[in-house]
Amino acid sequence: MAETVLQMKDVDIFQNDNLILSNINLEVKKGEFVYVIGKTGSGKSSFLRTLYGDLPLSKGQASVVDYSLKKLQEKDIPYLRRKLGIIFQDFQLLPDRSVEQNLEFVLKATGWTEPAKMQLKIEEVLDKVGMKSKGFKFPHQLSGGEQQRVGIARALLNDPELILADEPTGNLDPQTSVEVMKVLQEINQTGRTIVMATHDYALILKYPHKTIKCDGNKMFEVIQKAV
Ligand SMILES: Nc1ncnc2c1ncn2[C@@H]1O[C@H](COP(=O)(O)OP(=O)(O)OP(=O)(O)O)[C@@H](O)[C@H]1O
Repeated sequence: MAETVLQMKDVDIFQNDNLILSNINLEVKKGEFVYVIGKTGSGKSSFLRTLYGDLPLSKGQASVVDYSLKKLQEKDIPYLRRKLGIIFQDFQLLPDRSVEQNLEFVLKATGWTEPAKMQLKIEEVLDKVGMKSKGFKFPHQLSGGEQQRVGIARALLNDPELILADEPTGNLDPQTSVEVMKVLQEINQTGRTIVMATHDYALILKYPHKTIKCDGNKMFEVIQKAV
């Protein structure tokens, strides 16, 4: 039986004192690709932020890659994040350094020390996203789609058990979105688990996967209609 990567039982998510999502019960198994959909403000980002320890869990039980979010302490957060790959809508690359230096920065910050091993890892992840020849470029020299490929490469650096993507195609045109989505599909096909918040219904129809909707403070699975 596939192992569980994420589990929530009776979880409530708050922003300050406001209840954003209540009574969440869900399980994601290794290798799944799961969409989280819902209107602006419905709680998608709050949900993902809870998973990477950016919003504290105040009610319910949740485990993410073997960490209990209820018991999570400040000192545990960097270790939790090493097991996660996080991809943002706005890429969040450091503008003052090249692609390779962006990746090296993350490796060093997560405990890597040997230059040869770092170089190999950087080449490996850039190759996975089709950016091997562009490691010397600076973020402003790349298109949005290329920047997001680097964002995905960065998320892969520490062989994450779970990839969390918050609107990864939100700043991209439809064609580039499909190209970035293809990269995420390939990564999923190699066995990695991905939870992706999105507004992009065209992508969901093109690449159908389990879909969980945030609506009216609830999260529930929706069955996609065949096209
Ligand atoms: N830092 C914050 N402090 C207080 N309330 C917040 C904060 N961030 C978000 N909220 C509120 O929490 C609710 C959920 O926001 P969230 O960003 O999770 O939604 P979302 O579904 O990701 O929206 P979008 O699609 O626009 O990114 C919204 O009502 C928002 O106003």
